[in-house]
Amino acid sequence: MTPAPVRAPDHLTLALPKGRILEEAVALLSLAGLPLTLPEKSRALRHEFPDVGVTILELRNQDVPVYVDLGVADVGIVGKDVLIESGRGVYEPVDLGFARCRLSLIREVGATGPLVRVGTKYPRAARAYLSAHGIPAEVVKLSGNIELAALTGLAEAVIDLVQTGSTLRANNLEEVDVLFESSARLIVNRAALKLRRERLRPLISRLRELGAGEPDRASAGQPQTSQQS
Ligand SMILES: Nc1ncnc2c1ncn2[C@@H]1O[C@H](COP(=O)(O)OP(=O)(O)OP(=O)(O)O)[C@@H](O)[C@H]1O
Ligand SMILES: O=P(O)(O)OC[C@H]1O[C@H](OP(=O)(O)OP(=O)(O)O)[C@H](O)[C@@H]1O
Repeated sequence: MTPAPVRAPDHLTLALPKGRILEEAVALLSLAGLPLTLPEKSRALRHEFPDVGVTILELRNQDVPVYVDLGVADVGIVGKDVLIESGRGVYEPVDLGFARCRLSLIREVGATGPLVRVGTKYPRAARAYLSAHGIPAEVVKLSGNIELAALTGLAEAVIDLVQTGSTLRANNLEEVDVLFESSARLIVNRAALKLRRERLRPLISRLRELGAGEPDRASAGQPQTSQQS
């Protein structure tokens, strides 16, 4: 195995997800004192910014928490939904206030009857929710266009993200319950926080000023349901 490269204590490795979070994350980091840009069309997965002392790793959302938890990246930006689903206990100092949405239980409008199968991209959160409500449904892990499962009879309900509600309206679906609210979070490796504190402390402070501030401690951690709160 190739040994991990030794990085200078003033160098930062950032784990950022491609997709809808990337552009706003880079813009926010630039406002916070790290002048970064990403090439528009490139297959490169690792972007070096020697003048800023930063490396960006471009990842799938679901992989951001593990890169930060295992210390390959010092810092990451990821949705609270993905962070909860990862089960990783990384330090989460800033609610960045964008990519706001909620994870909800969704059914066809007017549907009644027991839940036998529930389709979702979030099996951990789904199992926690169903178990807290004493619902013995099977959780079916899906990868995208989750709402189709409720439309086709694959499942009696789905657990998926809602933002504007337009996907629900376009498919005759309704929100039955909200598991939790989500927004983009800054996450930090705990060892890096000590080793690279000269760079991380000012970054965290500036992002707190720019974003929504510290995460609500009551909603941090495990999935909650609107019925519990
Ligand atoms: N409709 C939405 N409105 C606002 N925020 C959203 C919406 N959908 C998802 N998000 C948030 O943005 C994050 C990234 O979403 P995105 O659509 O880029 O990833 P994805 O396609 O679900 O994931 P991947 O491609 O990595 O499997 C989600 O984890 C969630 O926190
Ligand atoms: O309430 P709305 O504003 O309609 O947003 C909700 C939709 O956005 C996300 O899907 P996305 O577009 O990321 O596609 P995906 O299902 O492939 O993840 C989510 O999975 C919902 O389907």
